Amino acid sequence: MHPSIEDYALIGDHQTAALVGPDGSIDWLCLPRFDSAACFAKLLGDEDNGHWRIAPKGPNGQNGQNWQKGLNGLNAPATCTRRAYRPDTLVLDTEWDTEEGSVRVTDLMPQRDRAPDVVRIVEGLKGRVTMRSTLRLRFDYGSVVPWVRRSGGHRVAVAGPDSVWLRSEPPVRTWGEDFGTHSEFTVTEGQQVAFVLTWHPSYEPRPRRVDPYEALAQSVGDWQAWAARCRYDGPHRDAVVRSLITLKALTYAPSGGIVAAPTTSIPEEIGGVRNWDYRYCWLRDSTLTLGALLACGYQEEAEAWRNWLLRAVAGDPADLQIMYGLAGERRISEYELAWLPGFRGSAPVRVGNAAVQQLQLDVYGEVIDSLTLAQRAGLPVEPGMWRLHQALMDFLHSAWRKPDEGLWEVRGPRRHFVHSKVMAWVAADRTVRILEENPELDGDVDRWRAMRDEVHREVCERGYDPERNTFTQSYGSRELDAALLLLPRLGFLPPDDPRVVGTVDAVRSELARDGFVHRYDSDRHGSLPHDSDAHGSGLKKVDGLPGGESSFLVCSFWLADALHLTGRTTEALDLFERLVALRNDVGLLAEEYDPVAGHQLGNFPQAFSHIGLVGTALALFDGEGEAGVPDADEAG
Ligand SMILES: OC[C@H]1O[C@H](O[C@H]2O[C@H](CO)[C@@H](O)[C@H](O)[C@H]2O)[C@H](O)[C@@H](O)[C@@H]1O
Repeated sequence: MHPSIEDYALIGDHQTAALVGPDGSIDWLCLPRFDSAACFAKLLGDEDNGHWRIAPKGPNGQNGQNWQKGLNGLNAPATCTRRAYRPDTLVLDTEWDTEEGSVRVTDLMPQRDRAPDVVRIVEGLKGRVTMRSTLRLRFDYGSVVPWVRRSGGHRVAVAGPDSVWLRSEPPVRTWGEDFGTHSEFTVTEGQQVAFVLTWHPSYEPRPRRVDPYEALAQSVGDWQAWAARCRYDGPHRDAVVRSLITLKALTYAPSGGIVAAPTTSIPEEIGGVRNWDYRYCWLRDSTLTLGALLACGYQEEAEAWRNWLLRAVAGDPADLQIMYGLAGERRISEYELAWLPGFRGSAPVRVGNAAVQQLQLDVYGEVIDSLTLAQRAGLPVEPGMWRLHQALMDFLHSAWRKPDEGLWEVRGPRRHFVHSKVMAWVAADRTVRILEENPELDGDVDRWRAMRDEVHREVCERGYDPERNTFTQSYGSRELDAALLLLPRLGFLPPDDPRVVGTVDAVRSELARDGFVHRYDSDRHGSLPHDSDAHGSGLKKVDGLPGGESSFLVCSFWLADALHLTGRTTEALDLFERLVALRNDVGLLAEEYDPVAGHQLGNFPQAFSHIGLVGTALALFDGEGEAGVPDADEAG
């Protein structure tokens, strides 16, 4: 049976996260941080790359469940009977009905004191069920088998810098076999057995023990209190809250940075090479997250992220990176893990991301837009913020005419991407507005007005195809780009401008099928404009990569927004409903969706997709539109 990425549920502790399968197996976990090496990497390989399964032993399954042979040769039910998060939490309940009875496994990662813990509480619901726990720790992305020993009734696994303790309450007998740690026990109705797995540096003393039952109560209480703060009260509130919880879970609490997703190398195409590491903080994804959090009343998180940003980008704006490590680290070199076959054989598995070195001019507009948004939302002004704003603008003033890699981070040749230029316009436009609203600020408003007008003029002349009445992906090209759907929302032109309506229609007809939007045409060998950097490179494809990809979920949300803004609200509502229905059984979205195969693809869960869901819900039902967007009649 091949897993689909949407088979998984997420648990996390605001510093890292794990993916739990419907068979009760944790198949992905990086410790101690999102970007650390995984100790469970079955997701990108097999059981021998590390996992931890707790499930009924079987083979007495019912309800038509399949029973699978694991590495240990034992049969166990392939999937649970049902599973769900406890309402408004990240605490997962997975339940099985078997011929012996019913049982629940509750999974969570408690808010961290010092060390990360995974808590798994087994509870008998009916009858007497025999359970099996199989733990295979494989440090360094599934490659290192640790030494495991007993210590005072616990199991301790050590390899190099990593050490993991496993204990249970009440203690259950464990034994070692096949380079794994196993236990078997029975639970009757109301009986509980809790396992706690704790990581710590092998050279440090063993950390304080957590009480699994207290941790459960605390976790449920904390998440529910957090969710109750959401000020959105419209249709699909549950979906919006689930997306916000997911965004919160992707936030690295010690610094306030937000990862794009907790996984690496979940393919954009099964069997393909478009496999990237998303366990870093993209300025683009994060600035959009900030907007979603602010709009829903989460000022604290927005402020933490804004402060992360100020620290990360401090220094020369010419050195601004498009992404950083969790704490603002700058070096994210990309390499491949040859020993992992990849998700359903999709190799290579990559760690790090070479896009870190790209020039993506849109990020300046996104950062400046979000700083403006934060200021308007009343976030405290930090010293140096305006200086940073000015420095970013000075750099952009000298750089906006350059070709770049654009928001899709294409690995093909640089181009004059229209979206990047529009975001340069956003940067200038927001700067002019701030100076107009705050005359006490130091700045040459005429300079930024002139830049704003020049960019606008150039985009309308060189990025617009009058024959087809559409803006194009890059100057002089005939390709389209889903990012153009943002035009009405950014205020570049009024939403009822015929060029905007024409662009929305052209993107819908060329890049979307049934509302599922592709970022661009990854199959097409597009024409190269004369002033791209590509001449002589031999590359003709826009993204320079073999294979293709599926529809990109955030772009479908952008289509819904654009339809709404251009007066087609009924169609927007219909599309939004269909997108909400794509979420998996626990409300999560990956980066992409393949409407033909009917499954999700790409890293999971992805912040971008959940930001899209929140943004569109607010635009459609909250009456406030997208925060930070100027009124259409103000756009210049
Ligand atoms: O497909 C090409 C690129 O895909 C990744 O980038 C995408 O994810 C980023 C994080 O969510 C997002 O900011 C970007 O807009 C997306 O295109 C990958 O990180 C790149 O390395 C890759 O070239």
